[in-house]
Amino acid sequence: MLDIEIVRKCYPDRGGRSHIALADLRLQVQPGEFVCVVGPSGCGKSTLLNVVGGLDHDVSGRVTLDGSPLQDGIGFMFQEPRLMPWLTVIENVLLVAGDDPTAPARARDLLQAMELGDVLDAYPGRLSGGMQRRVALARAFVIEPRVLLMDEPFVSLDAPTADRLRAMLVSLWQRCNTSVLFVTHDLREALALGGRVCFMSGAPGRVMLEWREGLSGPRLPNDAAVLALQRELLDRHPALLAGLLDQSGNAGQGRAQGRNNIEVRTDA
Ligand SMILES: Nc1ncnc2c1ncn2[C@@H]1O[C@H](COP(=O)(O)OP(=O)(O)OP(=O)(O)O)[C@@H](O)[C@H]1O
Repeated sequence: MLDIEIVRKCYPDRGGRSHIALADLRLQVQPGEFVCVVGPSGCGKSTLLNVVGGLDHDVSGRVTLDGSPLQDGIGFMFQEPRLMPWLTVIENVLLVAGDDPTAPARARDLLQAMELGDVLDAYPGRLSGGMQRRVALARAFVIEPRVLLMDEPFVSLDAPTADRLRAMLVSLWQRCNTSVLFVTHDLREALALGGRVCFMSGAPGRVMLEWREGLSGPRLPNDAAVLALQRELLDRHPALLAGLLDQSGNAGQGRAQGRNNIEVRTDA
């Protein structure tokens, strides 16, 4: 089990005083569980992933996997695909695999599954945005991660491309039994993908609500069951709705972006 206990994570701010980004944050993720994290802009979601992934050690707290410090076996996918322009598609995927002799065959299989078999030797500059994200997805899975950290990986893609990538992610996740921590601003995406959705408070960020009554399996965000689930969540936690929408917002308006920037889409 992935066990995250962050007592405090501070950043120095410009005036020399420290800004408390995270405080008293506790979160556990079971093996193979898909957990989504939703929260206002600036509440510390990226900071949380950086701490969990070991990119930021300047923190009071601990992150363990099955009781030992989490050190390797961590896959990442960020908002930007972060591909090296001077490396080919397959070289980009293999970049994270070290000298594992089984990685090249796995990279090829993953890229075939991502429908990128024809562009293994192409450079990222030749690829569309959606193709670049598929390369990033293959790179995240090539090490067969025990923990996969995803920071709004499908943001700013058109809806069909994002849906296709979500379906590919779900299929890889089901094959690998990886524990996923997936940050998103989009409530419907969170409910569609996550077996559990954790809502973070404003700064300093902590988990203030866990919604465990997810669907029987992942769906696409436009699925009617997701819309019904969102309605149920907002009916049962009206205070959450008040936080999600701005003062003039209305859950019936189709698409609302609250003052804290969580996106609640209620259109079909
Ligand atoms: N390197 C840094 N130095 C100083 N402050 C930082 C640094 N990184 C983040 N912060 C601050 O910490 C807080 C949390 O930032 P973080 O990026 O983790 O939030 P977030 O929830 O991911 O935001 P968003 O949803 O807008 O991406 C913010 O107030 C941010 O300004």
